[in-house]
Amino acid sequence: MLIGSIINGIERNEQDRKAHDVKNPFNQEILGTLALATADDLNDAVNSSYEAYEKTMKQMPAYKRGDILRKAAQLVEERKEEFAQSIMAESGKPIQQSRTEVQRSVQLLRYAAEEAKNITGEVVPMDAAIGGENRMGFVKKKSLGVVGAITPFNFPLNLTLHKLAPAIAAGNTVVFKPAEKTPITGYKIVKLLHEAGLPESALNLVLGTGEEIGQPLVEHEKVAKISFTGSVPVGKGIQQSAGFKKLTLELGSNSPIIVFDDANIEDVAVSLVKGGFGYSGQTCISVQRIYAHKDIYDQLLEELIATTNNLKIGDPADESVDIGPMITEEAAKRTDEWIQKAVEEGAKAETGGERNGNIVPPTILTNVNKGMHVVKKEVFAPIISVIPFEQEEDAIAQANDTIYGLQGAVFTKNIDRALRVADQIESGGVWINESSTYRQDNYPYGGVKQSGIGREGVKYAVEEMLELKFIGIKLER
Ligand SMILES: NC(=O)C1=CN([C@@H]2O[C@H](COP(=O)(O)OP(=O)(O)OC[C@H]3O[C@@H](n4cnc5c(N)ncnc54)[C@H](O)[C@@H]3O)[C@@H](O)[C@H]2O)C=CC1
Ligand SMILES: O=C(O)[C@H](O)CS(=O)(=O)O
Repeated sequence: MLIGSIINGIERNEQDRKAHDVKNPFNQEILGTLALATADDLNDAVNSSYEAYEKTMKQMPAYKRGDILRKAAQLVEERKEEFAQSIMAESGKPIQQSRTEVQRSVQLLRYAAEEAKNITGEVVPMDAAIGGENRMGFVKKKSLGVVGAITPFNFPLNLTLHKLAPAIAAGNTVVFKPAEKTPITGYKIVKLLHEAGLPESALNLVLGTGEEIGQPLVEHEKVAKISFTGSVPVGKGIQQSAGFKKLTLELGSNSPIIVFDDANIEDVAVSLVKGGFGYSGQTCISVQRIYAHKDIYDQLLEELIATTNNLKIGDPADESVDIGPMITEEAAKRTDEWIQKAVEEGAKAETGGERNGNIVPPTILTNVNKGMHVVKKEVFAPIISVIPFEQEEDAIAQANDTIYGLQGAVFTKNIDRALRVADQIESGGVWINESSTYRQDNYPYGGVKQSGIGREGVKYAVEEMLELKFIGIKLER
C-alpha cells in the first residue's frame, strides 16, 4: 500500500517521491510504503490550513464542530477492531493493549465534542478599579489559527487525537505530522475526520521525517501553535526554533514509585508490573524506578519477580500475549546494552534474559545506583529498577533527583502520608495507590522540569489552543 500526504483532501503519493517502508516490528512485514512529502508539500499544507482557517473554521459554529467530533467518535467505535489491528501491526503493541487505546480514543473524541460547546469567557468586574465605575469589560476565548501537530510512535491513535480533537473543538485548523515509524493509523484517522464532516483543507497530513518535515513545520511563519509529543532532545530543539508560536511540549520521563511498608504488596506488584512492562515500557509514564521501604523490600521484590515471570512473551497479534516487540531492533539493542552496562556496574538482573530480535524480556534490576543510565535516564523500555529506602524524606529526595517530572506514584494506606508525599513529588501528576502509568484522557496531563511545557487532557488542551481577548466598553454616564 503506497500512502501519501493528504493536502486539500488530495493524496500526494506519486511513485517518483522518496519512499519509506513501514514495517511490522514483530515480523518485519512491509505494511505500507510512504510517499514522503517534499518541502513544497509542507508549504502547500500550511497554506491550505491557513486559508481554511480564514475562510471556513473561523466561521464554523461550535455546535457544528461538536457534531463533527461526535460523528468521528461513532465512526472510530464502528471501526474499532480495524484501528486496533492497525495500531498493533505498525507499533507492535499487543492487541489487547491496542484495543484499550482505541477505546480511550473514542471517549477522547466524545470529550472534545462536549468541550467544543463549552468554550466560555467571562465578565470582568471593572468597578473593582477606581475609574472603572462606568465601564464594562469582558473576555472572549478566540481560536489561534493553524496548529502544527507532531506525534510520537507509541500511541498512534490516542496521542494523535490528543492534538487533533482539541484543535478542532477550539476552532483551529491543523497540519499533522505523525511519527514516521507509525504513520498508517494517523493516515486512517485523518481520512475518518474528513469523512465525519471536517472540511478537508482544515486538516492536512504531511508524511515525513522530523528533520525534513517536522522542523520546517515548526519554523513556518503561518503556524500559530506547535503541539509536540516526543523526546526531550527534540522538544528542546523545537522550543528554540518555534519563535513566538504557542507551544505545548509533552516529553519524556523516568517515573518514580514510592512503596511504603503498609502497602498491599500483591496489589502493588500487579499494578507495577503492568505499568512497567505494558507495551514493553514504551510509554513515557512507564514505571521505571520503584523505591520500596526496606521492611517490605524483599517481599515486594519476590512478588514483582513472580508476577513478571508469569507474563507471556510473543506475537502481539496473539490475544494472550503481554510482551511483544520494541519498535525497532535498534531500540531493543540499546535496551540490551543498558542492561548489560548496569550489570557490569554492579546491578543484578532478577528477571529477563536474551534479546530475541526486537523482543527484550521484561527485566527487573536490583543493586542499582543513581549514576546508572537505567536510573538516571529515560529507559523507554521493559526495565524496572527496585531500590530500598528507610526514611520518607530520603525516598522523596531520590524520586526528585531527576531532570524529569511527568507522573509519579505513592502506595500507602496512610492518607496523610499519601497526600504529604504526593505533594512533594516534583511532577505534573501523582497517583496514590495506582501505577504512574495509569492515565485517563480527561485530566490535566503534562510535565514539569524537562518533561514538558503545558498540559493535555482534552479540556486543558482546548484551553491551550485558544487566545484570551479582552474587550472593554466605556459607557455614557
Ligand atoms: N509526554 C508524553 O505524553 C509522551 C512522551 N513521549 C516521548 O517520546 C519519545 C518516544 O517517541 P519518539 O517518536 O521516538 O520521539 P521522537 O522525539 O524521536 O519523535 C517524535 C516526533 O518528532 C518528530 N521529530 C523528530 N525530530 C524533529 C525535529 N527536529 N523537529 C520536529 N519534529 C521532529 C518525529 O518525526 C516524530 O514525529 C520518548 O522520549 C517518550 O518519552 C512519548 C509519548 C508520550
Ligand atoms: O496516553 C497514555 O496512556 C500515555 O500518555 C501514553 S504516553 O504519553 O505515556 O506515551
